[in-house]
Amino acid sequence: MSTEPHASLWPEGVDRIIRDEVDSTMAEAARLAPDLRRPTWVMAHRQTAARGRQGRAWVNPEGNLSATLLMRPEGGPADAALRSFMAANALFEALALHVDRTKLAVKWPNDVLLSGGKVAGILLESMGTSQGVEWLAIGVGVNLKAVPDGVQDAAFPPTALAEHGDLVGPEDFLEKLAVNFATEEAIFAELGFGKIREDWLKRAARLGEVITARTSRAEITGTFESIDEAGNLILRTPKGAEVIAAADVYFS
Ligand SMILES: O=C(O)CCCC[C@@H]1SC[C@@H]2NC(=O)N[C@@H]21
Repeated sequence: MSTEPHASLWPEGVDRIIRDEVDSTMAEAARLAPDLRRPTWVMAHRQTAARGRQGRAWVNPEGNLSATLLMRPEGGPADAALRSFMAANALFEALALHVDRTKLAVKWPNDVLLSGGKVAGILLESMGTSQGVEWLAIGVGVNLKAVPDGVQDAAFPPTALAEHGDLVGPEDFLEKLAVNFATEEAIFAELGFGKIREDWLKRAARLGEVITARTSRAEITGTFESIDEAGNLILRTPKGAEVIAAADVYFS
């Protein structure tokens, strides 16, 4: 855990915009997109209509981090989607500066767990065609200070960093996250998804154990074997390997 004051480490070539209040940093990033040429983190102290995955609402009390990175990635939608694993790796390492890292884990497809509770979620939205991505928005919500009220996910109840480690302000945390995400981008550019995947798997909750994936059509239980080069979940079942592109995951 770090308490030392540090010089600004903000990554070169990346911008940041901090608002007091917006509806959602995803919506704000989309509105700003036509005017943004460089990767830009859009952070807000308050969101009035924050969104989570699968159309769920997201509640972020003030003091938690609400931010979206707007970028123009090279490559197609499949490469863009891999950024959720890069964001998870970057979040894991930023959190590990403030809490015992053995309590942290990433959960497929894009959550970070702390002592088994959800401490951070990631939401990807993009604009473009099947050929190319015009822009990608990577939204992150991190329970730095407080747990949101009224969240109905009994499997992974929300938890906050401050309950287990340091109390960190959203601006400070964003800086560490931005640095870590820039490092993930450099790794991706130099070594490809293989290294990102390897790092993510080292941090994955329940790797090698039996888990359940609930898709829109079925519930599949099997041994969590890996993720593939496209980021799909691989479960080993008595019928063979199941390759799962989208699901909610539950632990037994
Ligand atoms: O469902 C999830 O786990 C993803 C949650 C993502 C929430 C963040 S908070 C910042 C950004 N703005 C939003 O409206 N949503 C994302």
